[in-house]
Amino acid sequence: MASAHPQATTKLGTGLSGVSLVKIGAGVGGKYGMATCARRRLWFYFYCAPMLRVQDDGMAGEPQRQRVEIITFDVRGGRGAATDPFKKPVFATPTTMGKLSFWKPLCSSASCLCKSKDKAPRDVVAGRNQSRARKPAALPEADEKSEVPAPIMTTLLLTAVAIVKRLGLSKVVSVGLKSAFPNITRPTDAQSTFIPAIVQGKDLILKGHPGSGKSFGLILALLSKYWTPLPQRRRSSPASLLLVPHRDLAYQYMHWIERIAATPDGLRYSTPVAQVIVRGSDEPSVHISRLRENPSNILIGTPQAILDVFQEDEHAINITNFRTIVIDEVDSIIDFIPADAYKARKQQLAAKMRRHPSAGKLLLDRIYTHRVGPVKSAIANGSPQLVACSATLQKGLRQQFYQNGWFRKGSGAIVKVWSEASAGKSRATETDGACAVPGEAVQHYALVFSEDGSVKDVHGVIEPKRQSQSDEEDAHGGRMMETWTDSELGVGELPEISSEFGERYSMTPSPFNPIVMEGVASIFATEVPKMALLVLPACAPVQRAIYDLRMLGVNAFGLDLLLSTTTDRRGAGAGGGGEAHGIKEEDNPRLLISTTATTRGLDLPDLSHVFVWGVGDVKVNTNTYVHLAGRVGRFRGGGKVISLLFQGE
Ligand SMILES: Nc1ncnc2c1ncn2[C@@H]1O[C@H](COP(=O)(O)OP(=O)(O)OP(=O)(O)O)[C@@H](O)[C@H]1O
Repeated sequence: MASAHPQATTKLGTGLSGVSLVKIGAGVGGKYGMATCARRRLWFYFYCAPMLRVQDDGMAGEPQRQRVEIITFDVRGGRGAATDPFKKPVFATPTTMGKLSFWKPLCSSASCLCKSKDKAPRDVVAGRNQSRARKPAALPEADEKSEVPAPIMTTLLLTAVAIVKRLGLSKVVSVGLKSAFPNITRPTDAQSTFIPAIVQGKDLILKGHPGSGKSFGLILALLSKYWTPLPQRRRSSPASLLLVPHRDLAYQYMHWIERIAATPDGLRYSTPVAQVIVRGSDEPSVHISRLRENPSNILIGTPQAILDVFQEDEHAINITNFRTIVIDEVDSIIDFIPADAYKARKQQLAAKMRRHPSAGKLLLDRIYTHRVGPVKSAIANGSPQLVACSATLQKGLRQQFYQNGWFRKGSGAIVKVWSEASAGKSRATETDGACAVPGEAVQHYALVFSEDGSVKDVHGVIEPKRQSQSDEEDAHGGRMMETWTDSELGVGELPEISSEFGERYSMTPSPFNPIVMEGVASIFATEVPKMALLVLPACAPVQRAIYDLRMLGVNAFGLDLLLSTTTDRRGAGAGGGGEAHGIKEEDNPRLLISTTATTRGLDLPDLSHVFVWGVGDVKVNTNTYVHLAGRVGRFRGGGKVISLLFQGE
């Protein structure tokens, strides 16, 4: 059968007494396709998915056999089409699907259904009064914009494999998860507690070790609650808001969502799954027009960027439509008074917070006016569910949530999930049904560089391999003596530094200590297999650091997921191996440069080393260190965290 549909690529079988089977494309977790019965002029749209064993924990196991769901069928010609889905799925292997015996009963049932519903003219169903030679109507032409032949393809996605009882994940999310992240087969112990709580609409405080799957679980829960690929009634405003501290984390979430809710090529959901609102991407007016034209299910943004939108147009986002508010890395979004601070310090901080409330606080006060204000009870209970999450959720911050009236009142109103198991260990065992997070231990070093070029690990925990490197350094007066010339480096050829900057930097002294820079360069050269991260203090000039490191021969880049996801969206991230969030995999190891303000929560699976520069700075406190160090030792294994200090700091 010659197909008019652009996606109809492979003909699987034909001539089975008029039944032609045309594969259309790969969908979420399986294949969807179309079969036509020329004689009866029937079109079947089916979804064909591997059967996934549903485990006790509700996650999908390994595929067993194939399940075919006839989603819908049409009778073509005459006065239009009759459509009615079969109630039960049928099971088949690809071989049986190619046999007439499989299609025959379906054709008969389809004809009966049409007759009983009397939706199609008799002659069309039976084909008696029609010319037998008449061919089935051509497949619908794809409209250039939607590329969706009717809402059928989206229906196909919805009816994919059934899994997931206990976690409360929706079918489509389970299937999307299995397809996009095949390595993720079980929830962690924390996920198996907090995902159901979110799905059930409870307020939640979530604290867990970096890399223990909090963010990933949050997105599964939000998608399960608010995303359906079926055409929906047009939303007036997004149903959920996910607040993040910086734009790269917003893009990381978006990247995960795009992978889980991936549409087959050319399809587009009638309602966008998510929209990102961060500063530095588009103007507020652009965000507003997107919100007006076709609001997404999930809004992801930084508090300041969302406030910018409100400032431009107060009605751009209808906050009464929000059903769930999630705040990731909450302690960097909401200011709080540490519970153990001295009284005078507490008063000082309280005064500061009154004078300059954080964007996060202003936004939450606006959303939770009902809980905050004098009118409580019924309205308050109707206000959106609130989920606060961080690896370092301190007592003072939790108190702040209660004091500000953002959380629901009443005992047992808040679910608290504490997962203190490190990414390298899990309290859960395999038999718990929860995932034991594999991982080697993370090694921590604090290297002190001196004016004379010597370097010491303050704990004296230097590995034998690194010891020999130190020996080599000593032989050269304590420093790697290798030097590079500008022409060998070809700084101008590297993408991120414009010649204007290059020229300027070459004329001005660097704010970075050259001895420490060289130390980073030599450790990077000898130890890093794929990717390392250098975290600078919040206000440090990243571009200058990139320039300095490139002058030392390091393949250095700014960590910018916005840039990498927009230029290359083929990233694999967790479970997919290889690339993460569109950061291209390449043979040459790379050193990503970020600041303490833009590093929290990021998941970079290829990362083996984190260099932290600025631990001497008071701003890198214990909590910040936990977050920075937490970029390694996640699900993917161990890693090294190397704090860089200069003597006297
Ligand atoms: N159940 C699971 N099984 C295997 N891998 C998982 C599972 N859940 C999440 N992951 C993977 O673990 C990695 C870390 O997840 P995530 O970023 O959600 O951790 P986190 O706890 O939010 O970390 P942080 O505190 O740094 O934000 C990701 O690559 C994610 O895909």
